[in-house]
Amino acid sequence: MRIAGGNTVTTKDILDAIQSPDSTPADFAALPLPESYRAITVHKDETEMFAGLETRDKDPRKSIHLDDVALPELGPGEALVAVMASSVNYNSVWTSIFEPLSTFGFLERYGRLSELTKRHDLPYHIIGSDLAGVVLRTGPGVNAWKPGDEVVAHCLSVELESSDGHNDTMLDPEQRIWGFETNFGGLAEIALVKSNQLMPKPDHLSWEEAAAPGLVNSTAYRQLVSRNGAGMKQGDNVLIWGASGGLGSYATQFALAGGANPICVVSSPQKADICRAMGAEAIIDRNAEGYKFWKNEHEQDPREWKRFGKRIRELTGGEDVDIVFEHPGRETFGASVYVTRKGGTIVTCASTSGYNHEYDNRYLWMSLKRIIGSHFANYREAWEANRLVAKGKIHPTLSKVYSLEETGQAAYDVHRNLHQGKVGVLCLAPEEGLGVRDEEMRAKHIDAINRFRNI
Ligand SMILES: C/C=C/C(=O)SCCNC(=O)CCNC(=O)[C@H](O)C(C)(C)COP(=O)(O)OP(=O)(O)OC[C@H]1O[C@@H](n2cnc3c(N)ncnc32)[C@H](O)[C@@H]1OP(=O)(O)O
Ligand SMILES: NC(=O)C1=CN([C@@H]2O[C@H](COP(=O)(O)OP(=O)(O)OC[C@H]3O[C@@H](n4cnc5c(N)ncnc54)[C@H](OP(=O)(O)O)[C@@H]3O)[C@@H](O)[C@H]2O)C=CC1
Repeated sequence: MRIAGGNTVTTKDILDAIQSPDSTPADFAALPLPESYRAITVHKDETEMFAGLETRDKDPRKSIHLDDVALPELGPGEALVAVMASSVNYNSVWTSIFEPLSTFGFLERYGRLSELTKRHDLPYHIIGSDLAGVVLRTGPGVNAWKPGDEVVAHCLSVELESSDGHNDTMLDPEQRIWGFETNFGGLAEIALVKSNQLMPKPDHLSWEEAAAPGLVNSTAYRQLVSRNGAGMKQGDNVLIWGASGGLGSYATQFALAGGANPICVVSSPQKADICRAMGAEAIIDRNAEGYKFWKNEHEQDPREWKRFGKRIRELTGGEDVDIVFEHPGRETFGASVYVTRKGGTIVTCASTSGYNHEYDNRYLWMSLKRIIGSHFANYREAWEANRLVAKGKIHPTLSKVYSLEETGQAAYDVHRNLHQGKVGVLCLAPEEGLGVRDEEMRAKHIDAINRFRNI
């Protein structure tokens, strides 16, 4: 595509429009779009590249590519968004190591749904499930958003043609995670989303700060706060695994903001310090205290569950936990079920260390405990979680920011647990710190916003 004067349109022209304080919605609407853009991809012909390797040896730096890709056609109810910044989520790590399965199977299945969804079934997968940026175009039927709107996007993609999803959109049979089970994700200069993924960008945050909470903040909100999850209340003791990680850094904030008592599990003194800085008092360094819940690959050690439970009682003044915020999975699940109080809840959204969990069911049924499965969040839950960020009640936990070219390294850091909180990626934004519209509010919260930076 060419602009007046015969120059080829590039994403640089889009960036100039975003950075000009004079740009109007009409300017954005009139801005020609480029035919291609830069995006982080994995390739279908490389899905076997790590065959035979242990999970930890599968290196995202080898499978993640930065490619020029064609701009997708815009369909009804959709928006094309100029992505200023994105963030790395663990689902992109899973995609990049092709575990537990290749995400190309998801794209093929989605491609079979309709003429329009065929676009998603490509030999490359543009990954990424977070973004902060500016709406460039909206498709037919979109009235709530317009070109020029500064937005973040949550990652729930639904069709809602079945009645099943109309009480809770997470229950739609065609529910997918954008940028994981769909193509055209957020680790790119331009992304394609459904307009019902859009939410207002918090004014007091930079692009990369605004892009950090999305997926994990919404997930932690449903898992811990929402009635669809554990329905946490004031005074609850909440055991939070990985309390300074992606999900955990938001779960800890929700527990503190909601008047609950987080018991934060981490694996280093540095991470313990971050939890203390957030306001938590009860902290367990699982590494220093050397818990070994599994004697060997097949057998757990209930004495270790008990030692862990005693430590929790020491920290709570003798109480057991009302809620366990679970995601490590196989390695911790037996302990999580054991330490939950009578009538308490284990709420799980993942299985990072293995999805075949084992626990002693006597401790579940005899003590009337409940295990709840939780996955991402519906639009309303994501909106409520984003609103708390916009109001300065919950803060981004961004520790480090990489360029789009360095996304492989960013994913490697998360895969090898070398990071804290969230890792950001600059897409169109040429540098950090841009996009702040409310300096006064930012100044009020600046210490909290920077709490995870450069540690
Ligand atoms: C927001 C961020 C989130 C995260 O980070 S989450 C972490 C990353 N995500 C993951 O690790 C999950 C990755 N996904 C998977 O591993 C798989 O995705 C699932 C195990 C979740 C599902 O497996 P599958 O094989 O895709 O689906 P099936 O539902 O087992 O369907 C296969 C066939 O089995 C049929 N089937 C399903 N349930 C039943 C039943 N109860 N009785 C009989 N058949 C059943 C289906 O219909 C279908 O059939 P047909 O192949 O012909 O279409
Ligand atoms: N279903 C859903 O909607 C969602 C699922 N997820 C999934 O949740 C998982 C975690 O995601 P996220 O929080 O972003 O990842 P992070 O890697 O940012 O944080 C996870 C933390 O968990 C802790 N951890 C990891 N392995 C173990 C283990 N074996 N035992 C105890 N603690 C462990 C680590 O903290 P430390 O070392 O300090 O203990 C780590 O920092 C991933 O599998 C992801 O795919 C994520 C978001 C949404």
